[in-house]
Amino acid sequence: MTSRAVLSAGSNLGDSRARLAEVVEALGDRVVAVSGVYVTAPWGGVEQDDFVNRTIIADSEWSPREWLAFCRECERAADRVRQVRWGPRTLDVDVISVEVDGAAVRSDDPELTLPHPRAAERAFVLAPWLEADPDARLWTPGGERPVAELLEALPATERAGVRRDAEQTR
Ligand SMILES: Nc1ncnc2c1ncn2[C@@H]1O[C@H](COP(=O)(O)OP(=O)(O)OP(=O)(O)O)[C@@H](O)[C@H]1O
Ligand SMILES: Nc1nc2c(c(=O)[nH]1)N=C(CO)CN2
Repeated sequence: MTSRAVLSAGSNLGDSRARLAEVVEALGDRVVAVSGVYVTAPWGGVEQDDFVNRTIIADSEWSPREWLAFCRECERAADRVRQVRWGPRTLDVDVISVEVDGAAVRSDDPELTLPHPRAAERAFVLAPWLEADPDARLWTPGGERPVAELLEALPATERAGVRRDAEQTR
């Protein structure tokens, strides 16, 4: 069984770039592709500092729940404290999608909804994902759509808030 996950990592508190690099490092040779670093305007209406975001594609034999557990463990290691919804954080790692043996997993479980229900609205997820996989596709309520098309469909202001950082770290 091969399980491929798309993970979105974001941070806007502390040494954000280091926190994102640690997620990539923790995945080790499971990493298939990883975007560069994006500096992104805060999404969700809370006034706060810009985030840095990266999208990571990785393979393992983990179940969807085990991918979520991995994300939680990364957040715990970064001393993430849950405060304001969509507010500042040292590290947020979301499971955007999981494919098991090539088939997209779909779930409406509130503990792990797949694909991530807000991914299609978030340029900070779609832009780095597209860099990591130009052929990426995502299930939406309207069917399976190319990520490139979903990104194009977002308001120009949303897309303008997402900038690829020149400095690339691994
Ligand atoms: N695909 C998913 N990836 C990560 N968490 C998920 C997913 N689907 C459901 N959840 C649940 O969402 C809950 C809240 O997660 P979290 O605190 O990271 O939310 P958030 O990052 O503030 O907001 P958002 O979910 O909009 O990104 C977690 O308890 C988790 O179980
Ligand atoms: N740009 C950006 N905005 C956010 C982010 C994030 O990672 N990037 N994460 C949030 C928490 O869910 C809320 N808002």
